[in-house]
Amino acid sequence: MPLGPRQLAALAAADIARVTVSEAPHVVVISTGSELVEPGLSRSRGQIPESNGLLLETLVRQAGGDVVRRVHVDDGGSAFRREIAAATTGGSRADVVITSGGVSAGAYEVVKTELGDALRFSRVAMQPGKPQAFGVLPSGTLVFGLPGNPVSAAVSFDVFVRPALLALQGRSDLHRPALRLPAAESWHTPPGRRQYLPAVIDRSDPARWRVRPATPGGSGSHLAGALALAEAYAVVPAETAVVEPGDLVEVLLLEG
Ligand SMILES: Nc1nc2c(c(=O)[nH]1)N[C@H]1C(S)=C(S)[C@@H](COP(=O)(O)OP(=O)(O)OC[C@H]3O[C@@H](n4cnc5c(N)ncnc54)[C@H](O)[C@@H]3O)O[C@H]1N2
Ligand code: MOO
Repeated sequence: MPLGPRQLAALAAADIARVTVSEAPHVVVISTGSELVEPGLSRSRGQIPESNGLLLETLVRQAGGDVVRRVHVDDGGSAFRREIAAATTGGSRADVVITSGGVSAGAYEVVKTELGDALRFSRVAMQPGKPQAFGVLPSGTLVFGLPGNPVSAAVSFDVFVRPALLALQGRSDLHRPALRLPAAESWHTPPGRRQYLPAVIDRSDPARWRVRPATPGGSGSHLAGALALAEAYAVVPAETAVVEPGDLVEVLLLEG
């Protein structure tokens, strides 16, 4: 259990001045993609602001991890290799490396090219977050290769990385708090894949909260704006094709 204000006060009230705590896992976040530019810097055609690094750093911190390095690298391979070497050797060895992008089937897939033999690349029946990579390097470092689309990276973090970071800290409550709420409106879901839809909770009737998509017009995995509005993910089973108003939907509550 994390020690928040109530737990610390209870310890103090019981006259306990010293407690043993688990060490925060050391995490390196590597965003991949030659098209990425730090936010605020000038861009040319085909370049986009780098947002996954900030997303993942903040999510790691919320999950109790310590981000010891956050960097973005191009698709060329040498910078990526250098970062992996630094994260897996010497005193700065990381417990966990999280990469984003470069795991699918495009022309430039630096994670796949460089760590193809060390990681397992899978297609998971979820949307977003289909292409995933995971493996343990000889140093013992866990590597999570998340897809590059911003919503895909955020959802993949929650499904695969967050429970691992919590388990590394000895936590047993590995999952987000979940509710079942009726849908406030209808939406379509991807066939054959479990949907994680950025969602908001409609509290207009305090006795009957309802869930609705955070943004109208579907669940594009590139829609970073939907993430900003979301306070939850609505989770819809792969077998469901359409959610109808009133259907009970599983809702994972997000923080911050
Ligand atoms: N032939 C196939 N192509 C794709 C498939 C497939 O199954 N077969 N799956 C698609 C799906 S689904 C996803 S998700 C993406 C994921 O691919 P990658 O992990 O290789 O991601 P990238 O191509 O590197 O990036 C996708 C998209 O996201 C933007 N991006 C990447 N990193 C960042 C960042 N740090 N900040 C902001 N935006 C980022 C990137 O520019 C691309 O637009 O693959 C599909 N293709
Ligand atoms: O799985 Mo991708 O993450 O649908 O966009």
